[in-house]
Parts: sequence; structure tokens; C-alpha cells
Amino acid sequence: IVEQELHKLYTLVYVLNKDKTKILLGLKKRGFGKGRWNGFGGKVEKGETIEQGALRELKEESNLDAKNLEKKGVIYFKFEGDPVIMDVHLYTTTDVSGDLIETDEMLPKWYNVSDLPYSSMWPDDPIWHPWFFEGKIFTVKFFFKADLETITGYKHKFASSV
Ligand SMILES: Cc1cc(-c2ccco2)c2oc(N)nc2c1
Repeated sequence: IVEQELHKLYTLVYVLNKDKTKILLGLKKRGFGKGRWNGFGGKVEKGETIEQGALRELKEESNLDAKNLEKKGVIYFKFEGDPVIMDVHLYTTTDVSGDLIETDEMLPKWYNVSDLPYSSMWPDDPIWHPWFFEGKIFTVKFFFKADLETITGYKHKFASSV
């Protein structure tokens, strides 16, 4: 029998400074991805578009308002033994307003793009970050072991739009 794929929508927003030498990361203080530096994001809720979900999560987790978001791609995550696939819609912005604050979810910190804390980030990041920082638009699917640490493989495509 063919097991049905179930897709759950998520967002991930990276704020960069104007000359794209620095990137804003947040240290997840609890829940999924706790202890890892990542962009800002989370689940897309019923009744909102994916982009509205991205803006909402950025505001909730950092207090920043993005004037516009640029779509960079979609990262799919499949975990062994779990039929649910995470569709993580990836955005960037250099145009934010508001005062950056630490929330109970996230501790924010600006990093030099040339010096990211990969040992405290998700293991897929070093794989797709080069495409992302080169301004490519891409889709990539990662296959994770259930430990959320080990990647058993990935497939990627470059796109002209996503
Ligand atoms: C499994 C996984 C999930 C996420 C995620 C959840 C919500 C937004 O992103 C990741 O983000 C990154 N950079 N790697 C990730 C791996």
C-alpha cells in the first residue's frame, strides 16, 4: 500500500543588513529546535497565507516588522518513521522596522555571515546556506533520522521562481 504524504506548512525568515554582511539569528529557548540558532518562523495557521504567517512569526519572535519579504525557496523535511513532511517556506528581508527584543521563545543576535555558529544550528544549514547566500532560489528535500541530528540524504533543484 502507498503511504500518503502529509504536508505541514512552516515559515523561516532571515533578516539581513543592507549590505548582506550580517544576518539576524535567534536562539530557540524552548520547544522544537531548542538550543539551535535559526531564522524566525513557525507553523502557518488556518486562515492566513504563508507570507502572513512568516510576518506574524517574525513579529512574535523578534518584535520586528518586515516591510516586504523575498521568497527564496522551500525546504522539505522528511523524518524516518514519520509520514508528516515539513514544508518550510524560506524568506529574506533587509527592510525591517521596530525594536529587536528578546522574547520567551527567542534570544536574537546579529552574526557575520562569514562566521555562523554552525555547531549550534540545524545540520542541514551548511548544505543549503551557500545557495541561499549566492541568491539562488531553490527547493531541497532532506531526509532526517528520527534523532533530528542525522541527515541520511538530500535532493535539490534550482528554480527561477518558487
Ligand atoms: C527539521 C528542521 C526544521 C526547521 C524549521 C522549523 C521551522 C522553521 O524551520 C529548520 O530550520 C532550519 N534552518 N533547519 C531546519 C530543520
